[in-house]
Amino acid sequence: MAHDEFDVIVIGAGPAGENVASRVVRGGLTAAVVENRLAGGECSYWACIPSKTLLRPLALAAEVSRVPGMRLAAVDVDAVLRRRNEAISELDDTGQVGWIEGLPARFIRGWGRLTSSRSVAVRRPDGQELTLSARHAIVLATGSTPIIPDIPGLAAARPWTNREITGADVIPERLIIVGGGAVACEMAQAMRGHGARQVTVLARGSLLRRAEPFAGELLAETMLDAGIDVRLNAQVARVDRPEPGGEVTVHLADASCVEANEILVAAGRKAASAGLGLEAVGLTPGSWLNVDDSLRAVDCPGGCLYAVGDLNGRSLLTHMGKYQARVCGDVLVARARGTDDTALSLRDHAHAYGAPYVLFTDPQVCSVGLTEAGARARGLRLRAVEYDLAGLAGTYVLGDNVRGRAKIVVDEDRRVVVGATFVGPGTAELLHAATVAVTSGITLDQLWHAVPAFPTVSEVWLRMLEAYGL
Ligand SMILES: Cc1cc2nc3c(=O)[nH]c(=O)nc-3n(C[C@H](O)[C@H](O)[C@H](O)COP(=O)(O)OP(=O)(O)OC[C@H]3O[C@@H](n4cnc5c(N)ncnc54)[C@H](O)[C@@H]3O)c2cc1C
Ligand SMILES: NC(=O)c1ccc[n+]([C@@H]2O[C@H](COP(=O)([O-])OP(=O)(O)OC[C@H]3O[C@@H](n4cnc5c(N)ncnc54)[C@H](O)[C@@H]3O)[C@@H](O)[C@H]2O)c1
Repeated sequence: MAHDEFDVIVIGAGPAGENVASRVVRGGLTAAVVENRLAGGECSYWACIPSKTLLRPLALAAEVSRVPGMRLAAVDVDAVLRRRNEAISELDDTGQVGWIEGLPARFIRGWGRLTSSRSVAVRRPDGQELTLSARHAIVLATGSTPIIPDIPGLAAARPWTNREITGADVIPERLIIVGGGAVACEMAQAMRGHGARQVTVLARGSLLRRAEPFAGELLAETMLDAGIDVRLNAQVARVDRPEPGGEVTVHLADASCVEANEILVAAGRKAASAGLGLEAVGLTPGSWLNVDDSLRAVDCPGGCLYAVGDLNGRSLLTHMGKYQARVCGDVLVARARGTDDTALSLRDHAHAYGAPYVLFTDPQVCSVGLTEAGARARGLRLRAVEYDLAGLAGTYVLGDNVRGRAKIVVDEDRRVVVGATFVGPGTAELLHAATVAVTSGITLDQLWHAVPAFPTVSEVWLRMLEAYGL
């Protein structure tokens, strides 16, 4: 049995794990990265990258369709799928492994398991076991896995998850989607746009329940217009699939049923913490790993266990996992050197503001900070202002019949923006200005002097400030 020692051991080479390794090596520490599947994680192969390459041509086609005089040839689905395959490097992680080794850090393929708060056993693909020990810290970055709701017949039907849908080589002709969140909406539009004849979305409540209500409403309207059968408040009672991979029937609580040749479950995620040896450090597998703002596991004696990315449940988003990784890596360097580890950059503050996110649907749904309901729940004295994007010259220039809406939530006591939501085509690029406003605490009176250019959609900021009373 081989034995190696490193300053920091990272388990999981998704975007979060890779970035911890990069930061600690930059700070002069040694690192090992343990990965069971592919370096690059879920994001690179079965989530962000393939889903966005499937959606991009559809967004472009929608843009073109709104400009009179423009016509796009039919989307070549085979070419789109080939580009998707290229984007996921044909499921080959040689490039990412090379990047990790070039840091330089040691890349070890295998299943990592804690054996104590400073040691990890790695089961290599050839069955050999390797023991690693950490001088300073172990960072868990094992991500999340899809929840399969406990619905009779669902697990037995072997439903698709994000893996199969983002990697599909053939677009299912008739598809049922269980869920009404980010994956359900993006993939419903992707599959319908690439030729699925029937797509049925079964959402337990409204679409995008954590967003401002108008986001789900506008998205549902566009999906219905595109021929997607969106059923809100749907209660799935039972799933039947007599033949593996064959026709599937979903029975709803109202006694109706839907038939299709494939079913996708997009009903949220759970922590990927099973088989990780959490018992060895007194933690219980299954729940999100509770961390403090330095990303250190709070309930683990010894204080040298950290968790970044999806696994800690703070924000299930790549950019937030990478941000946590930068904070965590720099904290580890400071703590290893025994220098001050309390600087502003050495804590996760973004989580408390509310993570920025963009759904690459048509219309895009972009948000940062608190929703009005979220701000109310925190007891803030607030005022919210909304504006219809159709009223802007910048929107008119983009094309006809652009549907969209923006909203800011203002903390009245501090006169600062604590939340912003933009729904509309191309609004993704409006989001970062909102993120800067929310995190910097700039007052509305200062924002008034940030003059948006004419004729851009950014003028929505001006209109919302005017609607507020400036
Ligand atoms: C369909 C879909 C689309 C998405 N689109 C976006 C998007 O557009 N933008 C965005 O910001 N987010 C998006 N997300 C979310 C994003 O994919 C995740 O937030 C991100 O992948 C989390 O990164 P991570 O490093 O924490 O975990 P992961 O990417 O899940 O990586 C964890 C890694 O750990 C490995 N691992 C697990 N256990 C072990 C073990 N015991 N030993 C060794 N290795 C192990 C896994 O094999 C995996 O490679 C999307 C998610 C889905 C499902
Ligand atoms: N563009 C992006 O940034 C992007 C895209 C996709 C996914 N993601 C990330 O991935 C995470 C996971 O996405 P997701 O869509 O799986 O989860 P989600 O939490 O966004 O949505 C899950 C949805 O499923 C519904 N649901 C749960 N059980 C159900 C049931 N039995 N019947 C019907 N509906 C049910 C919930 O009400 C909810 O609307 C997201 O939280 C997001 O952070 C991000």
